[in-house]
Amino acid sequence: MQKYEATELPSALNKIDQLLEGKKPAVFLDYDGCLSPIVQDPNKAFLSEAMKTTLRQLADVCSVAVVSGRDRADVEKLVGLDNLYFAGSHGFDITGPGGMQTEPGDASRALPALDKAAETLHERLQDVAGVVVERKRYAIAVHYRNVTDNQIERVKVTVDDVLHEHEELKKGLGKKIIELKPNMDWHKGKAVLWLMNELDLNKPEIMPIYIGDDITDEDAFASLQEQKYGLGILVGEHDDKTAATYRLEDVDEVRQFLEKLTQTVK
Ligand SMILES: O=P(O)(O)OC[C@H]1O[C@H](O[C@H]2O[C@H](CO)[C@@H](O)[C@H](O)[C@H]2O)[C@H](O)[C@@H](O)[C@@H]1O
Repeated sequence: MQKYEATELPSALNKIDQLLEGKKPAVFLDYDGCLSPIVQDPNKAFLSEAMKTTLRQLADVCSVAVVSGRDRADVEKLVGLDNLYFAGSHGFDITGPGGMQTEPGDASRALPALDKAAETLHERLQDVAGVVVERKRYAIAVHYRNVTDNQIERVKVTVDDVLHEHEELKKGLGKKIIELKPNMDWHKGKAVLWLMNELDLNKPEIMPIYIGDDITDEDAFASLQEQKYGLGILVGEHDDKTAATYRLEDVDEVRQFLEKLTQTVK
């Protein structure tokens, strides 16, 4: 697995023809930090009208999926388009046009542990100002973006304690969040490969493109790198090296890239 410093990656913005190699794209997109800018309040991460229009037009010419850490129903509502596929809870919960609805990671066994852990976290963190415990169907995000510095360690220790009480769950990290997820061998990368197989996109004439900004998107970049074709594009940067091979600066560059991609495919 090749890993790179984000700042050393070339920009994908003006290289679309070269990157596509004459193939048709299949586009997989993260939500927060990719389609919508990172904001203080996770409930206010709205999609701009411009991005929505761009996504609608792209989905008219190729397969488009949003692969998010958010609850699937939540991200589906935020995007508000019915011609896209949605993989929520980091890929455990998938829907799509034509009534597709499936949970390929088999995470339902973790539901009792998730229910109990969410209840415990609410109890133990209720007096920490600014903390948000966000329950998704197959994950819990504990947000500490708005917690004062001297309370962050307490949040982290509490999450670790709760994790130790549930061997069915494992830890995940993101931008100012700690997540509790089903302790199973399933992630965004596996969801992307599952969708490609299901949508019959494993073909030489298809170029899968995954765009994301966070640590959890690394599983998808790595999956594309391992299967030796496809393109990983990192938006901005995170705290680690990346398995993506190109970069875009921010949400606005993502929109420009997707717009250009639509024009190229038309
Ligand atoms: O995989 P994603 O679609 O990128 O989802 C990752 C997490 O995104 C959300 O949290 C992040 O965005 C918030 C709004 O900008 C921000 O306040 C927070 O600090 C970020 O971590 C979402 O709330 C989580 O459930 C997702 O796991």
